[in-house]
Amino acid sequence: MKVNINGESKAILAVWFEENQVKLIDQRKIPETIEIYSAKNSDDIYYAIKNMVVRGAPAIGVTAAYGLAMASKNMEDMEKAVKTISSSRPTAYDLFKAIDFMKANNFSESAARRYALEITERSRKIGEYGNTLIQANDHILTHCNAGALAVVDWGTALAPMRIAHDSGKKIFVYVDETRPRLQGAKLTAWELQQEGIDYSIIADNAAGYFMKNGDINLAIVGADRIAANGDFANKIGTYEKAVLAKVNNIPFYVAAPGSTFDFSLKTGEGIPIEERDENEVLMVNNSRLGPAEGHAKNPAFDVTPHEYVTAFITEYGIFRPEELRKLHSLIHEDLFMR
Ligand SMILES: CSC[C@@H](O)[C@@H](O)C(=O)COP(=O)(O)O
Repeated sequence: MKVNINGESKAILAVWFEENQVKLIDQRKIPETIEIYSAKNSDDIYYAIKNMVVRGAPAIGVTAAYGLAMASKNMEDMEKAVKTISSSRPTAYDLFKAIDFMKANNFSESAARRYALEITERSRKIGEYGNTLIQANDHILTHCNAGALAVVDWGTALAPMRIAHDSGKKIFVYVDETRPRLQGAKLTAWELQQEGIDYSIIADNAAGYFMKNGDINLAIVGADRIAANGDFANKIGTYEKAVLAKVNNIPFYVAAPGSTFDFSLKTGEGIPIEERDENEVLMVNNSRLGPAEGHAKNPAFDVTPHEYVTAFITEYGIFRPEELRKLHSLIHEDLFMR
C-alpha cells in the first residue's frame, strides 16, 4: 500500500518477517502515527492478534503463519505455540487455515513466506474481478476495514475500489465509521486517503438514509468466515447493512479469498462469534459513556444470511450463493488451499 511519510510516498506492507521477528503496522495507532510492532515469540503474536495490533481475517492468518515459523526457529514448544496462537480470536477462519497450512509444512519459514505471498496475490485477483462490477461514478458503501491493512496489501473489499480508481474510474466511497473500534473511520478512511480515492465517513446508523436517497448504488464488504451455504460472519453491523441494501435494491457483494470459506459449516449458525470487552463500547476517547455502573454488550461480528448476498468476489471469480458448490470444488482442487 502507498503511505505518505513526511511528504514522501512509500510502499509498505501491513505484515512482514524480518530478522526472525514478525513486523506489524500497529493498527491501533493509525491514522495518528505509523508505528511498527515487533513480535518476538508466540506470546507476542497472541497479544498482537487479541488486542488488534493486527486485525482483518487474512492479515491475522499471515501473522499466525509467520509467528509459527518464528516460534519453530526459536525452538519453542510447537504444540503450545499452536494452542496459544489459535486461542487469540475465534471468528476469522483464516487464522485456523494458516495454522493448518503451517502444520502441514513443518512450520518452515519458506512456507510462511509462501502463505503471505499467495494471500497477497489472491487479494489482487479479487480486486481485478471486483473491478469488473464497478462503473465510473459508482457510490459504494463499505463497512469496517477490508483493505490492505487487513491483508498484507490490496485488501478484499477495498481491492476492487483501488483497481477501479487506478484504472481511471471516478468513484466515491461511503465509509461506515464501524463502532466500537472505528475501523472504518480510522483505517479505511486512512487507506482511501493514501490512495487518493474520494470518500466520506458516515455514522454507523446513516447508511439507510443514504441508500433510500439514492446516494449509494453498490455495497462491498469483507468477511471473517463464510459457511457452505453462503451465510457469512463479518464485523458487527454488516447484517443490518445487507438487509437495507436488499430493501433498497442495491447489489451487496462480499469479497474474500478461499482461506475465509469454511465448508465444514453447512450454515452460518455454527460460526463462533467473538464477544469482546465491554469497555470497547463504553469508553470513547478515554471518557465513559452512560452511567458509571452501566454495562455494555460487545459482539464483534454478526452473521448475514446468504439471501442478502448478491455474490462473492473471490480469486477464482465471482459466485452467487447458489454457485458455492462450484467454488467448493475449485478450492478443493487448489493445492495451496488443501
Ligand atoms: C479483509 S478483512 C475482512 C474482515 O476481517 C473484516 O471485514 C472485519 O470484519 C475485521 O474485523 P476486525 O475485528 O477488525 O478483525
